[in-house]
Amino acid sequence: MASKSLFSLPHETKLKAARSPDGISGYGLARISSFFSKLMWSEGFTIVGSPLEHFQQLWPQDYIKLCDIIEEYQKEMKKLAGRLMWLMLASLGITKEDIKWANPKGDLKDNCDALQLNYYPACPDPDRAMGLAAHTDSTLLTILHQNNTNGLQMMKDGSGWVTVPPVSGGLVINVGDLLHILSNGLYPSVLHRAVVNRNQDRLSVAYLYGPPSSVQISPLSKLVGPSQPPLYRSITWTEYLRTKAKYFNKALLSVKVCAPFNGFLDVSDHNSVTVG
Ligand SMILES: O=C(O)CCC(=O)C(=O)O
Ligand SMILES: [Fe+2]
Repeated sequence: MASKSLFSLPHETKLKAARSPDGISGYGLARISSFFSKLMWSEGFTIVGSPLEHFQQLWPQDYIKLCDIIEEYQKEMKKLAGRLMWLMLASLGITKEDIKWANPKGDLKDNCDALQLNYYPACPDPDRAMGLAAHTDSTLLTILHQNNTNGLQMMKDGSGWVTVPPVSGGLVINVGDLLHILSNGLYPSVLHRAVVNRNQDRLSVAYLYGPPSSVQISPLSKLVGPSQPPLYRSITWTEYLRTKAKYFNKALLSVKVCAPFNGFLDVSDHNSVTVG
């Protein structure tokens, strides 16, 4: 699909759609790469809203067709993510009336989302490189499509890193940090990473589903009580992304109520992150 044609373009062409230093959308390193001193073995392309402007740079002739594919994909993923989120919340006894920032049909009013295309070229020395370093997503949910190449791994309690093999026609659903907060930890966000492969290129497409950027996200009142105190303070998605940019994998801990005050934050090597 569009992703494969995009990453196979010559490097100079891809740079025409480079993410600007303070921008969110466009071609560049993985979003989380700024947290690490070593480069990761991957390329990324982030799409927030319409990809039109960037695609026009990449494919002056064909961009409309490719934009349509992306926009259709985003639309379908948004519907799917909404359905999945409500099903997951329903299993905890939460209804649409319990969430003020949803309308009665269950759509999230003005919710924010993004599409992250990832490309991991075959790597001659895969044991010495990482495609995407371990992280949790800052979303409510992430819907991930991977091509037919292994690479995604998740951290499983007691088992360590476990490969999540691609299933033809299947999608992987990751719980993100905001659903973790909303569910007061009942749906824990998943630590995951992408390793690289000696022989095959790998592609993945992550649909990042978030709430409206300025609503306060906090543990749902139905899920807290005298025996289950709220574990997290309320925070907007925008604030959480800023927190993530500062504390990265300790961001969730930093919004925990009664988090220990000393020693858990290491702010030495972080600068900025945008989505995901
Ligand atoms: O490539 C993968 O399988 C993981 C991608 C991912 O975790 C992300 O884009 O946040
Ligand atoms: Fe991720």
